[in-house]
Amino acid sequence: MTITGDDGAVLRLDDVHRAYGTGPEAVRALRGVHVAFDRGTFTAVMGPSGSGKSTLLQCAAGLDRPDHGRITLDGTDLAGLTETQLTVLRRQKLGFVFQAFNLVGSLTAEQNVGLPLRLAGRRPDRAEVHRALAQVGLGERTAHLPSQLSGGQQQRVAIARALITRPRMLFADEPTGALDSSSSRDVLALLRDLVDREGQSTVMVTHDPVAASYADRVLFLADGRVVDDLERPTARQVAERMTALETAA
Ligand SMILES: Nc1ncnc2c1ncn2[C@@H]1O[C@H](COP(=O)(O)OP(=O)(O)OP(=O)(O)O)[C@@H](O)[C@H]1O
Repeated sequence: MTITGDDGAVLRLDDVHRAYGTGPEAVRALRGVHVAFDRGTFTAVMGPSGSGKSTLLQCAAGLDRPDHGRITLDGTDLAGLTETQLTVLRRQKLGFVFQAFNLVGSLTAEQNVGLPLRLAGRRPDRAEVHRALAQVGLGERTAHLPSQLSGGQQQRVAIARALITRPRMLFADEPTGALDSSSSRDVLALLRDLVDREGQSTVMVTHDPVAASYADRVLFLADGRVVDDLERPTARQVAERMTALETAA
């Protein structure tokens, strides 16, 4: 485990490469990504289909290992960790939110939110779980099953579940991809609020320029590289940049 200096970045990727397959058929999904995610900031990752967004998220979250380069979380070099250590790090330090919510259908909102604590060998503290649900505006819905909640409410339960371990980084992969525009706005406003109020460091992959405009910063990937980095852009600026990248692709 290598400890590097504390420079304000919670997560850092240095010259990260990842290819699928070998030889002339290999697909080079990431080709030298350099990026640092600062503590307490909200970053959106955009790019044309196949540009490497999911691969970047998977590598950054320790779900996949790069072929080359370095990924450090809180100064810990992920390459130095065994699979078991990586699993523990993910459980303790990272939170995940997915497009399809991924809640357990037979468990209530309260039980779903308590799940990461159970996985970590802790008995969930009811007050703590209720606080997490109240934080996402669902204090009244603790006993509901996912099927008794709207899509937006289910995503908010998933966010409460991701935050219960107080992760160093929250990864959101298309968190509004399955929601209507009104529920999407609620979920994005919630993510924004968690960054502003709690200092929750967040990285979100999205195809939606409106969603990206909630972030502090938008990274654009093309052909496995970061090709642009905009601070607090409007949805229109994001859409224009995306159109230019898609036309060039
Ligand atoms: N397991 C895999 N095996 C082979 N090729 C893969 C694999 N996963 C991804 N790829 C390829 O790597 C490249 C980057 O894929 P990735 O899923 O990271 O892109 P993306 O930007 O997330 O795309 P999308 O927006 O369509 O989800 C693509 O060319 C893809 O086909």
